[in-house]
Amino acid sequence: MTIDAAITCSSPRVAIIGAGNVGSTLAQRIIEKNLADVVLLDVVAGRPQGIALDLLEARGIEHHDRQIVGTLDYADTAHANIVVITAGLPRRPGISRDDLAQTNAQIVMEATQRAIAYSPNAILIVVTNPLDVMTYLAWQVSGLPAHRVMGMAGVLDSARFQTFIALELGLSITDIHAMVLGSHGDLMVPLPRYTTVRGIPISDLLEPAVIERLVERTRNGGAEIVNLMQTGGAYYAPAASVCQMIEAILLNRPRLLPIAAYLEGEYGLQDVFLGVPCRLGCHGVAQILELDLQAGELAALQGAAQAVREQLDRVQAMLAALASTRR
Ligand SMILES: NC(=O)C1=CN([C@@H]2O[C@H](COP(=O)(O)OP(=O)(O)OC[C@H]3O[C@@H](n4cnc5c(N)ncnc54)[C@H](O)[C@@H]3O)[C@@H](O)[C@H]2O)C=CC1
Ligand SMILES: O=C([O-])CC(=O)C(=O)O
Repeated sequence: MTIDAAITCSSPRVAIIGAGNVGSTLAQRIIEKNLADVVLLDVVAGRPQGIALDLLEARGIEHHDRQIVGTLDYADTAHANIVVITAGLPRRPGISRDDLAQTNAQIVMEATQRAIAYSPNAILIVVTNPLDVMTYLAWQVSGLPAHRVMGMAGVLDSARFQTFIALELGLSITDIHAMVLGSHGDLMVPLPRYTTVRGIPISDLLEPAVIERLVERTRNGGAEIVNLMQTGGAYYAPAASVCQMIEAILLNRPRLLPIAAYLEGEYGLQDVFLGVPCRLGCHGVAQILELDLQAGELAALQGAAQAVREQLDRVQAMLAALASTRR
């Protein structure tokens, strides 16, 4: 029996908008794990094409079967199952994530609109900072249902917390599970009560002052790397974090992960994207889990939501002012 070679089999497809450090590292992880074909898009001519060719040539060593294309043209991203937005400025020492809002809002909104126009059935994952505000704006312009739009931050922040705990205890990371909620910034909400070592709460193993030190290091995890690198931020752990979310979606491997998701009354919060524990599977965010938070934890989550909402209002006012001067 012969099969007509003209009949093509299609693989899942991930479009990554922004072929910078996070975008290109994510592309490498996705194809080398054989998860999906990747289209990498950027505005800098030659960059996405060069990275794609370089990654393609590594197939001779890595022996995966995934395709990767670099492009400047959104039409090439069509029919993606997942669109990841990493386009935008990273911060440098002395700059907060919030300082990036004005510039990145315009980049993220345009990139989302153009990518989703070619992939209206995609799940959208936002990475660009300030994360919670950018995810809201991307959701608004995408026109997608909220369960198909999410921001990556909690997976990264939890991974950092786990790393610092493992280092402190001299244990393998395999045994450590952490939960970090809230916004991706100074108001993130690490939850030591839900952080365990093989089911043992860390409060049984570490002094409160040590836990507080590790919580603080987690809160400043991004800035610690920005200050070391000087010219940009972290990208290996961020790319690994997005890849974990992509695996849950594409392999339909439902995971319980902290994700910036759209809240409609959960935790007493409305109309905001914020890091909360979610069931993530092939259709996107299938469920938001409402943990039985203590008063202080809930107040911290609500404070984070308030700050995100205020920043969103400021960015939207700025966008409206810009639009009126252009008229
Ligand atoms: N949510 C999170 O946990 C994390 C968020 N980030 C954020 O992700 C973003 C990207 O970070 P990096 O990759 O390190 O920065 P980078 O500077 O290496 O890459 C950004 C890329 O976006 C491209 N770009 C700019 N405008 C564009 C547009 N209109 N359309 C398409 N591409 C465009 C640039 O040419 C550049 O290649 C930053 O905002 C950073 O703060 C980074 C790490 C973790
Ligand atoms: O700190 C930054 O600017 C990048 C980021 O969000 C992180 O690494 O957590």
